[in-house]
Amino acid sequence: MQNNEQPKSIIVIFGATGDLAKRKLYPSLFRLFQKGSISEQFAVVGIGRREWSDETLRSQVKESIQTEISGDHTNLDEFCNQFYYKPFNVTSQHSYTELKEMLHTLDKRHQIGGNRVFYMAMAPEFFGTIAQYLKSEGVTETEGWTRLVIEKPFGHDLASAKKLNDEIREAFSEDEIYRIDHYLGKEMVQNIQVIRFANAVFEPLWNNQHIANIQVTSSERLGVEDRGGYYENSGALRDMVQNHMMQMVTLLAMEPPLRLSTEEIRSEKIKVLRALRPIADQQVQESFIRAQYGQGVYDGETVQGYLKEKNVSPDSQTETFVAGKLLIDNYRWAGVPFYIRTGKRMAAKSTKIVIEFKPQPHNLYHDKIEKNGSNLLVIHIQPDEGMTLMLNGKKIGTTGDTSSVNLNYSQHGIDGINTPEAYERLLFDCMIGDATNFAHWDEVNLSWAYIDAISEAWDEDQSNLPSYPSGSMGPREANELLEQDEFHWWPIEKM
Ligand SMILES: NC(=O)C1=CN([C@@H]2O[C@H](COP(=O)(O)OP(=O)(O)OC[C@H]3O[C@@H](n4cnc5c(N)ncnc54)[C@H](OP(=O)(O)O)[C@@H]3O)[C@@H](O)[C@H]2O)C=CC1
Ligand SMILES: O=C1O[C@H](COP(=O)(O)O)[C@@H](O)[C@H](O)[C@H]1O
Repeated sequence: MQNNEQPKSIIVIFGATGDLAKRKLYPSLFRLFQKGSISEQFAVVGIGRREWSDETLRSQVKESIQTEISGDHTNLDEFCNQFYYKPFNVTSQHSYTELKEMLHTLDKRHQIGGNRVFYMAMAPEFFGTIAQYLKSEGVTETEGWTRLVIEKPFGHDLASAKKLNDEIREAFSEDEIYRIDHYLGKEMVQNIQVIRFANAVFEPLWNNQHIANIQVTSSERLGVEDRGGYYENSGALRDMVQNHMMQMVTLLAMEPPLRLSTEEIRSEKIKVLRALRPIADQQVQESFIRAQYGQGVYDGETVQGYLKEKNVSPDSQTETFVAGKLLIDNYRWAGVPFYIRTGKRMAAKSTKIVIEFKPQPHNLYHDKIEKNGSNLLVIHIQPDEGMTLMLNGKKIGTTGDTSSVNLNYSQHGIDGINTPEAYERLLFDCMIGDATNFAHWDEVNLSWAYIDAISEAWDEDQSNLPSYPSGSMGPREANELLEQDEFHWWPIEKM
């Protein structure tokens, strides 16, 4: 399907009464509807155990849109009237027969042509069961296409991810499965490929001859909030590194694909993951740092440490911060460290990528250049979107000194409009059958294999986690990780 066609589909949301549906899915669907990106021939069927009616769901959807989207709410009632609710426990097999009938009726009423998206916005332990009943009870038998959207986390480790994958593959083929990584829906994450492959100035420099190191930081100000139960089992390594951070690294490191097709792009990303240097047990401590936030001060207010959070064990060893050094053993990247860093309760909410270029072999201005005068390309993923190229120029005046010159591009400044939300873009991609910005099983598999080596080494290590004050950029050990290579983290909160 071309991007200018309006896809039509029934979207079945398992977990329609939950937080994700309310905060992300309903507002995203409404934006697509308002822009005319999706056809008016659509229906949403919400599923949860709560005894809601169609009317209750509709009023909840309306409320969530009024809360999440400011401005124009034209056609909101018309949109909400295409929502239906079916209460049932997803483990109850017979309910799927009723669901099948319901979808059949709605399909006819809205003339949808049998297309169906099944969106799993629920805890992952249900994904396999739902997929199997959808198949065994014939809900997937339609004259149109069927697609399964799976939320994270996709497993807890490689073994559980494989088990889950086997279960869903019994009911859906790989090309019907859309594994969400919402970072792949972010405007500037998608821009990485364009920056690299559509600019003559960057690609020739994009290798170990010219790049000293790459730093990817995704920091949050928020703590664990009310997700302590989930987070205790996950930690920052599984929550952020296994998926979002690894995806950004693969996009930065991949070879140019033969063409911009889903298969070619995924194939190049997979090669990066295959080239990651495995970390032996004893090297984990040298290459990966974990830590937990302690008490700290934000804007004059004291916030509590992780151990005092709701649903967190008082002697928890769960990491809320990870910094790591990844090496990619291929011709392009041999010797170039990719440093990653992510954590909760840090100084700023910011996702940035810094590409630090090597100094010239002989710099005529070496004694005039400002301290830290390295050439940097900064890709601002969020909250600001854009890029900055940091160069050196002549300081105005007669001294002949140099000063740092920043060439800035801000997406918001140029377009004057908000870029689409990640979920909005990903829902649309799924409806047009474009799986490029979803994770293929091979990516998930390789990424877990890499992460498992780290988590296993950590499980065996009985020493106490370092702590970092809330509101800081992490523990001292994360700085030492770079200092041992004679680098330092660029201060992203000021860029
Ligand atoms: N919230 C977020 O920001 C994000 C969430 N995710 C992922 O999305 C998924 C959903 O998260 P979230 O919305 O926060 O979770 P919530 O706990 O808010 O919602 C869970 C949903 O599952 C339903 N549910 C639970 N058990 C059953 C059952 N046996 N039968 C039918 N329905 C059931 C609940 O409905 P009811 O109570 O009515 O039964 C509810 O709608 C998870 O996989 C999470 O990891 C991923 C990224 C961000
Ligand atoms: O997937 C997740 O991402 C969010 C951070 O997402 P962002 O788009 O706000 O950067 C993180 O808070 C959450 O713990 C994790 O599950």
